[in-house]
Amino acid sequence: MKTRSTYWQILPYLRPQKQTIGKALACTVVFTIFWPIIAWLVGETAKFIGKGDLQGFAQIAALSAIIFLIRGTAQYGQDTLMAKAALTIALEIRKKVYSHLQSLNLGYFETAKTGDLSYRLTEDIDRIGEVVNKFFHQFIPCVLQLIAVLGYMIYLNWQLTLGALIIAPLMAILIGWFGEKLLSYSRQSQNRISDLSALLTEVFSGIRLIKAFVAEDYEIARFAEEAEQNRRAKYLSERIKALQFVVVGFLEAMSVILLFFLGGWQISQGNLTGTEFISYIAGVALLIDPIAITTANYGDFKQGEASSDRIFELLAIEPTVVEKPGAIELPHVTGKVEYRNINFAYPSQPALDNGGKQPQPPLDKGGQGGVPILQNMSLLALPGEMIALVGASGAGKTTLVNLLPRFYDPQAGQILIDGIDIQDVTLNTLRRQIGIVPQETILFSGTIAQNIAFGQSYYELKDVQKAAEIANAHQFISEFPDGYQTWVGERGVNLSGGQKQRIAIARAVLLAPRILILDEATSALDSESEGLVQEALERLMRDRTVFIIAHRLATVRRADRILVLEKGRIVESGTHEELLEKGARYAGYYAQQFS
Ligand SMILES: Nc1ncnc2c1ncn2[C@@H]1O[C@H](COP(=O)(O)OP(=O)(O)OP(=O)(O)O)[C@@H](O)[C@H]1O
Repeated sequence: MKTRSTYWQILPYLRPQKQTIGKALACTVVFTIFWPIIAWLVGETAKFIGKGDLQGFAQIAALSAIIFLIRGTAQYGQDTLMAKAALTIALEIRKKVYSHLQSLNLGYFETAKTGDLSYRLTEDIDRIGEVVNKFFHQFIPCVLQLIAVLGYMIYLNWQLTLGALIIAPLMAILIGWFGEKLLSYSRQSQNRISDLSALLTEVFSGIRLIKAFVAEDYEIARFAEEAEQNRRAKYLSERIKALQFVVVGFLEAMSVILLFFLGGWQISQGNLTGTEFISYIAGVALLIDPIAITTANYGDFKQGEASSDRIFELLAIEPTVVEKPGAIELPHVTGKVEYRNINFAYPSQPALDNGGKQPQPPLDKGGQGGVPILQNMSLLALPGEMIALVGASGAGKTTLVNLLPRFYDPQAGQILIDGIDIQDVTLNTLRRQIGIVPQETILFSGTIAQNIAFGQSYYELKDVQKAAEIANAHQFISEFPDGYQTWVGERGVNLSGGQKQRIAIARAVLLAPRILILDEATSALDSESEGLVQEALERLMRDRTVFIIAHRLATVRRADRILVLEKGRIVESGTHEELLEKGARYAGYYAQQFS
C-alpha cells in the first residue's frame, strides 16, 4: 500500500525557489483581492444603468479601468514568476535524476530499458514542472478566489450561500473518486508510453538486424500492439475526464437553478435587494471558473503523481558501487595488479516496476548474488606484463576484467593495484589509470577530436593528433575535409569498423594509462585495416600492464602469460609454448582453431 504521496519529495526542490514563489504568491493575493470588487462593480454598474445615471456609470467605468490595469500587472507578475520557478524546479530535478543515473552501476543499465529512462527524464519531469506551475499558478489563485468570492457572498446573504453550497460535499466526493480513477489510468498510460519508447530505442538501434532477418513485419506488428495498448490506456483516462466534466457541470447547473429559486425567495422576504442579487449572481459567475479549474487541476495532479512516482522511484535506487568515506586518491601506479581469492556473482537485479505503484527496493548490495561466476580467483600481473584471457564463451573473461575498474564489486576477496586495495581509492583516480578498448567502439555526437579526448574537459589538439598518429588514425582523419573537426556519432560521418577501432585506440593512447584492458574485436576486418589496427594495438600495449580478452592467435602467442578460464576458474596458466607442450585445454583450442 502506498502511504505518502511522492509529491512531498518535491519539497526540497521548492525551497531554493521560495523567493520567486513568494513574489508570485504576493501578485496572486493582489490579483485575488479584486475578485469581490469586480462582483461589486457589476452590481453598481447595473444600478447606474438601471437608473439611467450616465455620470455615475462613467465614474464606475474609470474605476474599472484602473482596477483592471492593476490586476493585469499583478497577473503578469504571477504568470512569469511562477513559470520561472516551475521551469527551474523541473531543470533541477532533471539534473539530479541524470547525475543519479550516472552514479548507478553498470549492471543497472544492463537491465534498464533506455527508452523508458529517456521518457522519465523528459516527459515525466516536464509533467512534474507542469504540476508545480499549475499548483501555484492556477490552483492556489483559484482557491483564494473561491475564498474571497465566497466570503463576499456570505457577507451579502449567508442563507443564500448556504443553500448554494449544499451540493459542494457531493461534488468533493465525486471529484475525489474521479481523481483516483485518473491516477490509475495515467499510470497505465505512462507505463505504456515508456514501453513504446523503449521498443523504439531497441528497434532503431537494431535496425540492421531487423532488415537482415526480414523482421520488419514482425516489428510492425509488435509496434502496432504496443501503440494500441497505449491508445487504450489513454482513451480510458480521457473517458474518465470527459465524464467528470459532464457530472460536475450538471451539478453546477443544478446549484445555479437552486440559487435562483432561493434568491427569488429572499427578495420576496425583503432580505435582499435587486442590486445585491445582481452582485451576488456576478459572484456566483466568478465561482464557476475556479471550480472548473480546481476540478481539472485535481485530475492533472493525480495524473502528474504517476510521473512523480516514476521519478522518485528512480532516485530511490541506490548505486551498489560506491566510494568509501575518506577514499584516497590512487597515486600514479606502476601497474602491478593482484586478484586475491575473488568470488563473484552478478547481483539479482530488480528492474523498475512497470506497475509504478511502489518505489523499488534498492538493489542488493552484492551479498546475495545469483549464480557464482568467478570462484576463488587469484592472479598476479606484474607491471608491463601482457596477460591473455582465453576460454569458452561465458567462462567469465569479461567479468574478470570488469572488476578492475569496479564496474562491479566482488562478494569476497580483494583486488590490489600496486598493493593498494581498489576499494580504498576514489573511483575517478582508479578509472583514469585504466584504459579500456572495447570490442565495439561507441562514438558520441561530436567531433573526432572530442571523441579521441573523450572525458577530458581540456585537451590540446596537438596531443590528440599525436595520439591519432600512434593509433594509425591520423591519415584517414586528415583525409576528411574538416580533419579533426569532422562530426561523428549520430548524423555524423560514417566510419568503418577498423577506423572506429583506431579512434578507440587513440582514446586510450591519449589517456596514457598504466593498465590496459582490451577486448579484441572478433568481427572480420579487411586485411589492410586489420594490419593497421594490430600495429596500433602493439604500440598502445608497449610498457603497460595489459589484460587482453584474446581472440586472435597472433595476440595469444605473444602474450607473456595465457590464462585459460573455465566456469569462473583459471584452469591453465603459462606461455603459448608451455601450454602447447602441456597438451591440455589450450592445446585443444589451438588445434581446433587451426583445423
Ligand atoms: N550483467 C550480467 N548479469 C548477469 N549475468 C551476467 C552478466 N554479464 C554476464 N553474465 C553471465 O556471466 C557469465 C560470464 O560472462 P562473461 O561475459 O564474463 O563471459 P566471457 O567469458 O567474457 O564470455 P564471452 O567470450 O562470450 O564474452 C555468463 O554466464 C553470463 O551469462
